[in-house]
Amino acid sequence: MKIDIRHLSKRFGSVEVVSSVSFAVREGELMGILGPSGSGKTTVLRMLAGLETPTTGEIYIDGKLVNDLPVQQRNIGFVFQHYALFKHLTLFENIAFGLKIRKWPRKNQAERVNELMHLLGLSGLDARYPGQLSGGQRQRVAIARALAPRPSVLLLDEPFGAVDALVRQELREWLIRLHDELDVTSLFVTHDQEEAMEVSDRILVFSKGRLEQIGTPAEIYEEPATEFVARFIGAMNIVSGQVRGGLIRIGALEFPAPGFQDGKQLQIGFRPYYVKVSEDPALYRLQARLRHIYFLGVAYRLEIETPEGLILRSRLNKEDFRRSRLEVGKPVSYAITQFRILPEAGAGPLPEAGDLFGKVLLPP
Ligand SMILES: Nc1ncnc2c1ncn2[C@@H]1O[C@H](COP(=O)(O)OP(=O)(O)OP(=O)(O)O)[C@@H](O)[C@H]1O
Repeated sequence: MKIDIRHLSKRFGSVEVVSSVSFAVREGELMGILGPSGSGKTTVLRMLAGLETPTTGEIYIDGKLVNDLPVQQRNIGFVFQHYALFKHLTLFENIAFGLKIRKWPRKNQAERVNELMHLLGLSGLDARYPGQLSGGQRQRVAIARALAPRPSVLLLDEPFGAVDALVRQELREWLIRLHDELDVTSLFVTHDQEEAMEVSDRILVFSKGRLEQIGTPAEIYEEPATEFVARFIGAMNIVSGQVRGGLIRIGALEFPAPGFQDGKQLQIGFRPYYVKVSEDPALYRLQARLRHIYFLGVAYRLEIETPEGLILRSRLNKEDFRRSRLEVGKPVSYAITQFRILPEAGAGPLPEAGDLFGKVLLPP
């Protein structure tokens, strides 16, 4: 089922925690909802489920306005981080719970539960009680229970928040596999950007009750629409300067900013892997000093200090690092190969972002 959210707002007393949010979820899509704590993610999900009444706005599920439809009639399954299983019921009974309430014939109940147990790798555990299951298994039972009555939409609110990193990774993979198999339209709340990137077809990024950006993980990462998104998703160097004659100059750094008026203060963002660093002071035009080398496991992060007083981060893969002779405290040369001019904070995504904020290649 597809979902259409139009100008959805929610006020608690005088505080607006969701502000005129509009977005659409495609049929069968796995949509991540990402944002810091308190940004309104859960409230959006609760309004969708019918657990909270919107102050303004409309919610359409498959073209039908559901604002006034009670929870039970929305055919939505949900899994919450602390949505505990029924302790006194076995795994089988837990998954069958919603089917029993809906008075499915016993035979159909058993078939559906067995199907889900198989799908979620729980076969053979049907007689276990929640206390006899691992954290990861419990979360899988919660997902199976939500899916049992064949909901048209699945909502997951930080479903893996309470398990350790290894189990969390395993559950992400289960979720992706399950979603591929069942194709149920799903919304998945997390505050973990890596998790959102890995799991989602597209991501909604929230900040302070506002929708900052909607896009695929690659779009959000490569083309952040706002300064907030740029800072929130992955590591980003951000510098600020004033436009003079279509150019922003910060000491020896120059960023073309065509089309902007003189005097305009702009923020420039560039990812660490667009900062090339060499121990050869003559290789690149710009000079700096290497302050730190951090080993990240899969790569190295370098921190350089420029004569302008900027601290910039660079990312280097292991092979390139091993081939280099980079040493902390020594002078280096560097180049910024790509950057983006970031829309101002609070301005929201700019409609002309595609034209003006395209990638610009700087000569080394
Ligand atoms: N029933 C309520 N009454 C008053 N304020 C509420 C209520 N529910 C949520 N809020 C407030 O609304 C804001 C948004 O909360 P929400 O739970 O939607 O954020 P979130 O992004 O899901 O955060 P988290 O990641 O911490 O769960 C918070 O400031 C919260 O305190």
